[in-house]
Amino acid sequence: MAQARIGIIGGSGLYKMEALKDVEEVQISTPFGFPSDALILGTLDETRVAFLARHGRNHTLLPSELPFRANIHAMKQLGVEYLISASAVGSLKEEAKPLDMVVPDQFIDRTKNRVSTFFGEGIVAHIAFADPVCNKLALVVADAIASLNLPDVTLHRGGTYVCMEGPAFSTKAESHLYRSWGATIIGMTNLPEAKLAREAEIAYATLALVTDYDCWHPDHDSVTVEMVIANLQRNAANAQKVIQETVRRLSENPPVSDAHSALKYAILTRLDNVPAETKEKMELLLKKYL
Ligand SMILES: CSC[C@H]1O[C@H](OP(=O)(O)O)[C@H](O)[C@@H]1O
Ligand SMILES: Nc1ncnc2[nH]cnc12
Repeated sequence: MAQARIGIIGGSGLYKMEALKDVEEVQISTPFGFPSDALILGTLDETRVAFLARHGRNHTLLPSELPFRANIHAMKQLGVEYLISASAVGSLKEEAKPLDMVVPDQFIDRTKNRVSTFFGEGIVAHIAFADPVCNKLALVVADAIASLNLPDVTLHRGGTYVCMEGPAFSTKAESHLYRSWGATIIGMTNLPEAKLAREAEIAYATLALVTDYDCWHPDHDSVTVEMVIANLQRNAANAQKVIQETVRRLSENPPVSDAHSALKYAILTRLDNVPAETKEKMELLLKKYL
């Protein structure tokens, strides 16, 4: 199968990477079902990357319907070691204004309905998740943003992403509650992805594109899909530039990430006690340890 060391998951408004050359579309099947869409392999400058539209290229999947395990497994099958998630988010802080970019370093889980582990069915593992994004990859993303000096875009290094279930946006009471927790941004997708990427020993970081002030701000209208898409269209080109620069930096200088050995001390079950079917399903993730 074709290979790419760097993967990109594009969220709302980012369904395609315009700059990709020599594009190849691959349909991938996984032991956890099919990904959200075909994966698109292509070259950015000299580097092969794999792109996936998180909600499908026609945006047909709700956050709660996303096949998170299949998406991450498909990236792993392609040999992805670094995964960049580009995502639309609401801002929970005055200083993070629409069109700004945030590279968060923490998450709060408010999802209710997601499967966010590959483990179970006879094999138990508990990954370390105190630092839920790869700080080395996040630094490359943030430095790439800073180096571009994008007009009207302020970079926020670090911050907490609240991952809510959706699909309805938050109530005002919820939005104020998350603000009182000190959270920076809110979205519906990145936490399960970050957990599964860690279990798959893939370094993961988020490029969060602020599209709105959610519904807490007295001087701004409450978030609507129209607002999110309008702002994303305004800075989708910037997001693509950031991804391109990140890929350039990563291919010149790929960091060694703790994520790449996340399972080393995480698996509790002795592997000779794991049922054969489970072992087969988990082969790609476990083969280093079998
Ligand atoms: C279109 S607004 C809500 C939608 O946008 C974000 O998607 P993504 O994270 O894939 O960019 C948010 O998480 C919701 O899924
Ligand atoms: N305010 C918001 N809440 C949840 N997800 C979002 N995605 C973009 N804006 C959002």
